[in-house]
Amino acid sequence: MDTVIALRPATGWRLLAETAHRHRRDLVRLLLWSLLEAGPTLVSGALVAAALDRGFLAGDLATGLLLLCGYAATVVLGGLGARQAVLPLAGIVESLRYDLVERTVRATLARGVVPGESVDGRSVEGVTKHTEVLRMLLSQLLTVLRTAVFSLVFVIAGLFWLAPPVAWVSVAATVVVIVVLATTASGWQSRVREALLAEERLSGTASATLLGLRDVVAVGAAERATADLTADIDHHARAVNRVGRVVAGRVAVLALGARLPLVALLLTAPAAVSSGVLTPGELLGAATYLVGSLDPALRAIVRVVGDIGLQIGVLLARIQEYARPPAHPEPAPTATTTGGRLVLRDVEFAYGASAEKILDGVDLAIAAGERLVIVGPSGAGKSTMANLLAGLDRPSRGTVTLDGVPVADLDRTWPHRAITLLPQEAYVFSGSVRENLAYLNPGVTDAELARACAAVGADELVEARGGLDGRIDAPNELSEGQKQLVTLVRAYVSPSRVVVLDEATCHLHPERERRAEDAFAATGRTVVIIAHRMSSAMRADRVVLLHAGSPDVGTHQELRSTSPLYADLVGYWHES
Ligand SMILES: Nc1ncnc2c1ncn2[C@@H]1O[C@H](COP(=O)(O)OP(=O)(O)OP(=O)(O)O)[C@@H](O)[C@H]1O
Repeated sequence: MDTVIALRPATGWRLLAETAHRHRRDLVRLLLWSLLEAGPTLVSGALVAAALDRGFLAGDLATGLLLLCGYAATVVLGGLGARQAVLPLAGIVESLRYDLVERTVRATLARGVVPGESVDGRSVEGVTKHTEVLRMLLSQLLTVLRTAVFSLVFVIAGLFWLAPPVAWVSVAATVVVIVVLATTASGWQSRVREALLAEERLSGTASATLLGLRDVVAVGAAERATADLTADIDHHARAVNRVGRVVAGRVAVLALGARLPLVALLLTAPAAVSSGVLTPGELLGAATYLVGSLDPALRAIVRVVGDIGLQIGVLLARIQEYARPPAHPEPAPTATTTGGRLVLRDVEFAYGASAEKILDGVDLAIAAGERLVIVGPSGAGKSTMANLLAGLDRPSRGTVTLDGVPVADLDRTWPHRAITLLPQEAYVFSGSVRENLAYLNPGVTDAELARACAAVGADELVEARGGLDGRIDAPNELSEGQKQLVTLVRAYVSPSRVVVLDEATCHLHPERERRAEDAFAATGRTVVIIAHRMSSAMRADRVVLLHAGSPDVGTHQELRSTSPLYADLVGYWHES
């Protein structure tokens, strides 16, 4: 994945716009309460000016105090507005978080079933991390921006009413600040993007190093691992420094722009007051607007739009990439068959056009009802073959068919699913025992489930969990072997005529493994087993020994006498 190209903030904002559209009412409520919240800004300078000119300087203390009390009352109302704005704000932000995580999980799952799409756990892990940061930033954006924008508009309106020349200077300074910061935004944005990518790279290297620490120590690769980490730390530090330099420049422009109107007001104050252009009250009122509202509002807008807004854009684009649907979504396959004869004809497979071939010209016919075991050295292509047999990957040349139908065209939905692949990593979800066991055949009866559990050897486990109605609320409390038993029952009661077990019993005791394999074979289905132990091969009708891209096929005894590699594998297994 080319992450740099994938980071397009403009497209990321579309996600936000869609959520905002669905929460139009919350947005309107938020705006109305924000209006009340920013109300004190509109009247602050005018009431201070009136209190001074018509009250304290005119010798009317009561009027002066009354006007100041009026101002205090608007501040209380503003507080009420701020309080009421929290609920619609939380609704929008929480809903966005839910949307983003849901989209990513769905898209990751959708990509996972399309041959040729690459999916890794980083999608969901990444989106969870980014979404949390995004939620925080978005709350800040909406909290600060709405009051800051209203404050800015109200301050300028108040200044035009009280002291038009000061208002014009303020408008000019605001425009200059906004233009300068907007024109430097794209540079700032790419620096933030680089820093984010550098952080991801560093965290990837750090976790890979920590996870493989035993191996690093064992093979004496500490120097190499340290060098890799140091390079990524330096890269990250440089990226963060570049962000810091741009931030410093932007802060300087902001400080100058926000203070310019006040400096102009103070410099011209003696002349303006003595010539009668401004009364003392108007001078103090204008200063109140500038110091109390214009400066903070401009700072807030720049911080929120310039910094938080751009960070949000980058994060949204990043999340959008994770939530990317498959590039070429496949129409759901619909072909069906009830037989079990699998045929590989001249099958070639490589992970990528220029990658080494994993399988090269493989011909193999697996009879319906046969128990076939695939063995071979690590990396020989056993799991690749399992994926091809189950239609999860497609051969780059040749065909894989079930009863003459290409396996990738077979309907994968219940009750038509013809092939079930069980990988080594068993997936058990939170729910009842029954829901877990019946996942591939929701119509299965309790009696059929009980028979399946007894056949596969999962009856003790089900009993220990409180029977079929028992709960599995924390799947990770189950041992790996228990999880495998759950998925074995699931496959056993599925309607599939072909079951591919890709080391799906590796965590079971050898005796339990035998029981499970025998149970599947006794159903008359075609059973393909990627063997974890050579004992599986000894029970098979035929064995496929995969090595160097091509298979040797025969019974256990035949391969033992004809293939030195197979004899070696059996020998090692007996010794271990
Ligand atoms: N998604 C992938 N992208 C690129 N290469 C891959 C991918 N999956 C597997 N490979 C490579 O293809 C080769 C065959 O892998 P495969 O998992 O099929 O072997 P295996 O015989 O099942 O190995 P093991 O017994 O160790 O599980 C290996 O060299 C592996 O690194």
